[in-house]
Amino acid sequence: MTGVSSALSTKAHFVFPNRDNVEWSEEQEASARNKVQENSRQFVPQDKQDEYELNANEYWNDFYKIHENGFFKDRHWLFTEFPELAPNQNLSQPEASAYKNGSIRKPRNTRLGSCENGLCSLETKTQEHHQFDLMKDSHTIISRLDPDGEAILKRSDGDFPGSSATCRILEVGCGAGNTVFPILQTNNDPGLFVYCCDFSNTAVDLVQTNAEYDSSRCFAFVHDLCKDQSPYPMPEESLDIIILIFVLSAILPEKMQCVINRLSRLLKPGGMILLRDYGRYDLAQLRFKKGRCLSDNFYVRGDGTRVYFFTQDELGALFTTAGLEKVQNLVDRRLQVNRGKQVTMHRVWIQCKYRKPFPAGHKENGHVH
Ligand SMILES: C[S@@+](CC[C@H](N)C(=O)[O-])C[C@H]1O[C@@H](n2cnc3c(N)ncnc32)[C@H](O)[C@@H]1O
Repeated sequence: MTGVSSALSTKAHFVFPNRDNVEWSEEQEASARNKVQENSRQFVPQDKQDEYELNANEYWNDFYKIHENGFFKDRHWLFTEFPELAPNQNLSQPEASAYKNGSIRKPRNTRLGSCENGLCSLETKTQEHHQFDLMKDSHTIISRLDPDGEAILKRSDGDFPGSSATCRILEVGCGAGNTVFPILQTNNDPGLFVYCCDFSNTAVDLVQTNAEYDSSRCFAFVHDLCKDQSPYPMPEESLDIIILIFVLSAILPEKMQCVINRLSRLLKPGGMILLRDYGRYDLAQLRFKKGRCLSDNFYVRGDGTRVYFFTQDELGALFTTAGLEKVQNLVDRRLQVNRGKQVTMHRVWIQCKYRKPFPAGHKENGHVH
């Protein structure tokens, strides 16, 4: 697991300099390019590559059987980088916990969907009415497993898990829930409903059996992003936010465009995809040894899981081809210092926010799009 661990674990003894991008010198860039040329000299044989693709979910199942939810825990950056995930964090900490444990009730007739950035639709409902709708949602859904272990979701239009919510967030490739649970804890919008999926049924089990899993606010399901026919439990144009955190990089590059096209259809006009993923020449890419490369900038780790290293332009092209507009596309180059071992590590991550445009002629707050 060295690939994954070196890529994502950020233990306490790493000291993070401030967030400002670390400039790379030309020499450093050239040295990184040389390392990549060197480790990409020899590709993994095609029959072995086919096997990694065919059994991709099994490799991730094995990963979660070993690590359970011990990996990918550090989410200190989640709400600073993506304030859209909890735009209504306006309660003080003691108030927020009191609200969470039920000792404070929100006033009746609350104006729901308080997302300030306009992502969430506004609707007025009583708290009780809303709770009733959410309870109804969690009971009307019928799900069982098909032979591949994917949930078969029965729904009719207007009746799907979270159908009465005013703000819907989907995390794809959710793993053990290390993004979903912080969102549920931090975002106190009573109109919020969070979906999350992964093609590893071991990961989805970890989410569903977590003590914090609350089926009136959350729906976790098994789903392979690369299977075109695999259903989503919500209709098109129903989501406010879709989150992809270190997941697109795990997918065969040829399949990425279809995945993004399909996800973009699930977004409401004005809804956004938020992505954070590995950037070209990240330390994890430079550390691969010869013989692990599958195709340009795509590698297989020792445990059979795969990883791609993106440029900003590649991600921009994927999103704009799917009809989305850029809100943010930045490269985050960081220097991590392990003082104990006196090692410096250059990390490269890319962060994107792409929005689905409103149809031409659509009026919002008096402005015509
Ligand atoms: C590096 S992990 C990141 C997990 C999680 N997003 C996080 O940051 O904690 C990549 C995740 O993507 C999932 N994944 C990879 N390919 C997938 C696919 N085709 N469909 C659904 N999930 C996939 C894996 O099972 C794994 O949980």
